[in-house]
Amino acid sequence: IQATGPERHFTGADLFSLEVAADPQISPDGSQVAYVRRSGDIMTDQFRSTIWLVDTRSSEQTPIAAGPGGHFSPRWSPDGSRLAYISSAEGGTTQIFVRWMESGEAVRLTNLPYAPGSIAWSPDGTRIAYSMLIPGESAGLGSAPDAPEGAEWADPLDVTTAVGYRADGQGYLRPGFNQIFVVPADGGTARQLSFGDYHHGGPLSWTPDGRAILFSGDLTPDWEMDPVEGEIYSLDVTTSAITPLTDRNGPDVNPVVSPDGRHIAWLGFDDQRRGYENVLLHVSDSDGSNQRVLTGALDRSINTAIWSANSRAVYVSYDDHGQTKVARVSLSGSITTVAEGLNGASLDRPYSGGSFSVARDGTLAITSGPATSPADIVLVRGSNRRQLTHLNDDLLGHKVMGEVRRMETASTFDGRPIESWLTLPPGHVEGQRHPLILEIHGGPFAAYGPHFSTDNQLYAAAGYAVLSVNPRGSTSYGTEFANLIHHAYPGNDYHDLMSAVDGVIAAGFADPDQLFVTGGSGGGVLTSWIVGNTNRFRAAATQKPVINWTTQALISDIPVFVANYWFGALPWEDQQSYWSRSPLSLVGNVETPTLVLVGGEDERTPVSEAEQYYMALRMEGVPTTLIRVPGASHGGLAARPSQSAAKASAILAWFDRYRNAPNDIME
Ligand SMILES: CSCC[C@H](NC=O)C(=O)N[C@@H](CC(C)C)C(=O)N[C@@H](Cc1ccccc1)C(=O)O
Repeated sequence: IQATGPERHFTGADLFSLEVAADPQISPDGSQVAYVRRSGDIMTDQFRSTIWLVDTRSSEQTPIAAGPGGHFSPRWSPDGSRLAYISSAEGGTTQIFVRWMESGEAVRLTNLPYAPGSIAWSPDGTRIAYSMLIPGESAGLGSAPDAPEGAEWADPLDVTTAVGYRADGQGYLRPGFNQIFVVPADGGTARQLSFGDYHHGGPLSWTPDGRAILFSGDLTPDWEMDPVEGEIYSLDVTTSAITPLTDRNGPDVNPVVSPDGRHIAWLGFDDQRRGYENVLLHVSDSDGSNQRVLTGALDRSINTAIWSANSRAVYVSYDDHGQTKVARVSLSGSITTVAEGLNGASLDRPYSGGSFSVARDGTLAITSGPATSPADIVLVRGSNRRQLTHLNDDLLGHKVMGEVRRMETASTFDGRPIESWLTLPPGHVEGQRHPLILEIHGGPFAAYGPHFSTDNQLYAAAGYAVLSVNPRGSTSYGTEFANLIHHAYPGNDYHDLMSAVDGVIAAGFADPDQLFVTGGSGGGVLTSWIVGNTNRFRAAATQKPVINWTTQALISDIPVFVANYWFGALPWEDQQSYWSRSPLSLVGNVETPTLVLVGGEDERTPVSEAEQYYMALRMEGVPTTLIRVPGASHGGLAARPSQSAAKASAILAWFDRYRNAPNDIME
């Protein structure tokens, strides 16, 4: 059948045309914003990263690095005359490039064997510091016989003694340690500053005299078994001597030296081995003395800290009720919100997030946008906001998107208010009821909010209302609310989710006989938990779930963390808790047709979790299907536009199969 007009609804093919702004870096004088522009590419089936400049007066855009390869991490030199960035423009390993803004000339500064990260200009603009992994020796044990000349033998044995030998998105890790380097900003030889068998982590921050670089790491022998611990260190650029500036039990990370050099700001918390802690903004004098917390009264977690030019305040971003905001925190601890409505660069699900930077005069560049469009660059000057980019108007301006409405319900468990956002099918008419998809976030310590989501828009375009809930455990509501699931997840969050569904039914938006449920990762745990507890949903799709906490604690890339922080015991010390909180323990109850889906290279919730559940459902005779997304990691389940669209399509096809089935088939 020939189309008779343009497609007004959002489609899977539209994923290739989406663009999203990230990492906005406003120039020191506030005249321009360099930012990362991620655009779908239909020929490579990827989101390509390019760097663009947008003029803050005219909104005129200029490409900085947009040719072949990937380009990211733009960073202004202190005087704003040059822009450093990381790029694979010349093929092979990514390198550090610098562009002289006046001439427009860009040069490759480095010739590195491995990818650099955490680039940081020295305050006088003469040097750039960066971090890079230096491979170490593999542990050896025995040896293969000598190969005859010309023989092609298999790879040697892979022997490991590391705790962190795998990581999501990277697979099995090459042994080695992150070290800190410095390279002249106008070309020359890079010099290694840190050494030894420890990771020296970014971000990096120079002292104003250019003599030291602050970094974070855990330089103690037990670092492998303590995944949360970290201290701030000062690294002498001349002698490589390292001086610790913090020493408490808990993470101290992201150090930033104030422009006048008198203070250090950083993020961290006292480790109480709880599932969730607010990350707090700390400051101290430059030698680490006089340490104090500035955001203790906020009861929110701080994501990013940037000093004001006059060194009197720190700008921070934090999540509040599912929304990301920027606040100015003075050294006396007064907190003023200066920007709201930030949006992150994740496209598939409506997670909170977003980034910002600050010019000398306090003007902010933020990533922001409505729930119906990916993030653009917005300039915030006092109470004035101006949108500088309109990356998706060409596409979404011609589409009818699903409207997103805020909802709130009291939990049937204890009456606590539970916030959620409902995406309605495009063209919704007041009073009309729709089939409802409950889509559950992961983390579990994370938050949904009024943010763009390709999954939700695709489900809405297919005629479903979609509910994004923040049950107990969600971040952005304070420590007490998040830790209601401490050593109790999954658990009473189930009641919050069901209360939110019932709230949407009571409000007249959802058809109570047409309920569906899905969610990813921690949301996959809760999806499987729900179908183990109720038959109210017609069909379910559990994505990248944890099914069995014992195997998760031993096989995933966060084993020590799961055992120490989410259980407080090893699996064989408290098998009862591990089993009773595992969705596998309820599989015998499941009658809901349940699709199981996982990334083929997921190291966070390994493929074997999904496979265990699929086989258990088959053994129980429950309708199911297993989908592996080839090559996809946990964080990258939706990284390839074709796979993201196909994933949503598979879930819709599964739900549609049961949406119109007569009730007797369902029973
Ligand atoms: C110290 S690691 C804590 C776990 C981590 N938390 C991040 O939010 C995580 O990966 N959680 C998983 C579930 C867990 C393995 C049981 C999770 O639910 N991931 C979510 C959230 C997320 C979003 C983006 C990047 C990483 C995590 C998800 O994949 O949707």
